[in-house]
Amino acid sequence: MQTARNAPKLRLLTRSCHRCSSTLRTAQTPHPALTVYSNYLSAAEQSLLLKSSLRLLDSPSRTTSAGRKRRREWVKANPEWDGRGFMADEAYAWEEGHFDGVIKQYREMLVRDGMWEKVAAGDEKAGLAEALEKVYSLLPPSEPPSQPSSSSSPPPHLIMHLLHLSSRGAIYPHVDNLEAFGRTIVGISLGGERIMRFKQVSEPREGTAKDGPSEFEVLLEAGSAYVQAEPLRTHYTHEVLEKGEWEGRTVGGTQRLSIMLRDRLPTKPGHMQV
Ligand SMILES: O=C(O)CCC(=O)C(=O)O
Ligand SMILES: [Fe+2]
Repeated sequence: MQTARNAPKLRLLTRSCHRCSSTLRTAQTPHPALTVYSNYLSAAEQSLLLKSSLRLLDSPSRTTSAGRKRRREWVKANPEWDGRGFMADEAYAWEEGHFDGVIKQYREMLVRDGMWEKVAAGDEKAGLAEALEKVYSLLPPSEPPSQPSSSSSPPPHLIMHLLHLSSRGAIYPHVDNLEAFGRTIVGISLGGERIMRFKQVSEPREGTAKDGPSEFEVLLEAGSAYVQAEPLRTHYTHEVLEKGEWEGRTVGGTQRLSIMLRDRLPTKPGHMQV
């Protein structure tokens, strides 16, 4: 078995992005169908996206009054909290497990048209729109090209989810719903680092295979972005470990928030599915 842990230290390559002016650092990944961009987002972009994502997840329509009370009480009991980043695990009402047992200790939501604009303060709107545009540009554009209905909303051909894992949260091996989503999966990592593991579970059709190991791991650092394409999307499971070992150190066990983007299948509209 070849894993990223056994591979030589990740080498950082430099590559320029077609839609953004900045230069991206691409970490050499163990599989040609997985691209990982280290430091895809600046510290300011990460903090704005994290703050806005938490506001969406904490909005009254997503939370119960008991949950909001719990948060208020935690803030009162922790006056040293600077209002940035995550609160402690106990301040949130976590879902214990997904209906299909694929995920534990999490909060998630589908981000719909117009939602980002509602949570951004006036002076944050332009920065948020710019950071989100950078995120959307990681997926191939729609065919034919379409205009997003507002500056920050996901373009109509993309489905966007937020996924917040508690310190004990984890995602077990799964293949994303093949009937609900297209063939490219993008993940933006905010907050705590985690390890993602891929394992091959079926054989790609002849001619579509890309050489690569049948099992490997990658480190998902804060501010990084990954793009998984075929054959990983269909023929490999992926999982996000609660804790793991990476180059001799323990990684995980802290809260992480991912912004997930998938392309819509042209025939069937997507639905909420992890
Ligand atoms: O959080 C991630 O990066 C992966 C999430 C995932 O696998 C899913 O939502 O299906
Ligand atoms: Fe997934």
